[in-house]
Amino acid sequence: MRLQVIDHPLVAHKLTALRRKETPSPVFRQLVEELMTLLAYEATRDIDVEPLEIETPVAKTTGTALSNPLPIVVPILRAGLGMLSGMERIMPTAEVGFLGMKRDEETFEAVTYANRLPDDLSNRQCFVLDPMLATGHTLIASIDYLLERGAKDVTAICLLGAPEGIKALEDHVGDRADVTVVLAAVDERLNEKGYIVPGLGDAGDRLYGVVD
Ligand SMILES: O=P(O)(O)OC[C@H]1O[C@H](OP(=O)(O)OP(=O)(O)O)[C@H](O)[C@@H]1O
Ligand SMILES: O=c1cc[nH]c(=O)[nH]1
Ligand SMILES: [Mg+2]
Repeated sequence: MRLQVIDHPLVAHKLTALRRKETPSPVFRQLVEELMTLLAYEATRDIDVEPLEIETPVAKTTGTALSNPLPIVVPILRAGLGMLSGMERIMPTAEVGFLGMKRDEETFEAVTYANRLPDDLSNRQCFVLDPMLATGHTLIASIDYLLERGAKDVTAICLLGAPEGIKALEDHVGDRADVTVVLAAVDERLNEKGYIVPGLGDAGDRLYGVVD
């Protein structure tokens, strides 16, 4: 597994505003979108491209185009949905599939309640969007799901990670080169409720309000 923590002053600045408990939902959503745009730029460095012959108004030349099949972006509902617009902004032609996953707050196991993805992901590069990597159960389940369906590689883009979750993911994935995790920051630890410390609270609730 490859791990990339984005060291950029704008990322750190926006993340600090995101963490503040007084930041209201509309601002929180805007910051998630902005952060996602910055992370997506780095996370798509190894995207597959191919040469494309084109004509400018002046001459013929060889340009570059995204390869087919196009990448597929997979936001993990709910909180990952807040990251989708930032990704679409820089890669508008990518396809989008959805996984709905809810963490059981007693056992911390990930429960899948929705799936709108192609069964066959052969040769597809997949980008999983989920702001929080806490115990890692959600990301492990979603990455396994995509690789089992033939994904060529999976890049998970997260805002915050806990060392415990990153280790769990590393232990699970091992030295396979087809899984990359891109993060804006690695925090201190998980608390007894499985929340990232200092973290930003429940990302889904802060984006969309509290539901039971
Ligand atoms: O690493 P883990 O311990 O699995 O935790 C991370 C997951 O928890 C949160 O989802 P949540 O279950 O709160 O659902 P929500 O997005 O609908 O709020 C978060 O958005 C991740 O998907
Ligand atoms: O801190 C955390 C941990 C899991 N999910 C969240 O939304 N926040
Ligand atoms: Mg939540």
